[in-house]
Amino acid sequence: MSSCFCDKAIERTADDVATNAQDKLVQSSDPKHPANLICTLCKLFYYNNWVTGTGGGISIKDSKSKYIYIAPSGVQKEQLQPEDMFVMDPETDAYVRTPQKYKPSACTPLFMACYKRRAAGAVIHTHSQHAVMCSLIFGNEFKIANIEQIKAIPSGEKDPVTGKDINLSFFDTLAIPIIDNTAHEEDLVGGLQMALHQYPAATAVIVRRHGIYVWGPSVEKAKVFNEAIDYLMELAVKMYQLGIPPDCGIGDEKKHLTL
Ligand SMILES: CSCCC(=O)C(=O)COP(=O)(O)O
Ligand SMILES: [Zn+2]
Repeated sequence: MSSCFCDKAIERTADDVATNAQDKLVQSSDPKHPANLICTLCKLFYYNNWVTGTGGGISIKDSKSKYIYIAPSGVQKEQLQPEDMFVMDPETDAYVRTPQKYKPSACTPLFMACYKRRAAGAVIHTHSQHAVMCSLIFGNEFKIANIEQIKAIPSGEKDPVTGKDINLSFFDTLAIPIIDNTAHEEDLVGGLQMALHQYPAATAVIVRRHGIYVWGPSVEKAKVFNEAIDYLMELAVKMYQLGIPPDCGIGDEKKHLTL
């Protein structure tokens, strides 16, 4: 009798240790900890109309542990709490933290493709209406040129001396692939992988009638790229409405203006 009581106590303690270890992965007073930052950024994205109605989200790779933080699926992203996060070890593709009441985001295979093929530090997925509009207007590629904001986007080239990324110049053209949507988010992975292969310099892929995936080497850079690209997509739609091709040469806009 007493030994049975004792075994149960040991079992409970082992479970508690495992639960505590999992919970420690999402408990931090540091606002930059991935579990905290996902919550903060999803609120910010919600108020930009990027992740409303449960759509979209963000995943962050912890720069110290290299673990990947993923939000649950089908939840209101602006109401996320750190304890809602899934945590994956990219070495084994196994979850090291799984909140019982949720499934991981359906975007997980797409996030993983960006981590593995692009050494991303964070991946943002939004349902931006600017991305959707561009995907309706343009074919398999979104191009925009000679606009100051493209200087925020990497060119794919590296400085031979410092090894740092070189951004596009004002006189360059930004090209972002557009892939077709699928019935289920996870089925987008084939199209995304093909686009990553065809566009080695791309830091984003637009999904037709759906939204956009944007990644970067750090969460700070992914955030900047997403903001700059969203600005450029919004501008491109306005240019198109006036008859100006977003990739037209400097001075050529007057030839196209339909006003
Ligand atoms: C109405 S959202 C449909 C699913 C989707 O496109 C998306 O981005 C959200 O997926 P999640 O599994 O992270 O909720
Ligand atoms: Zn989506």
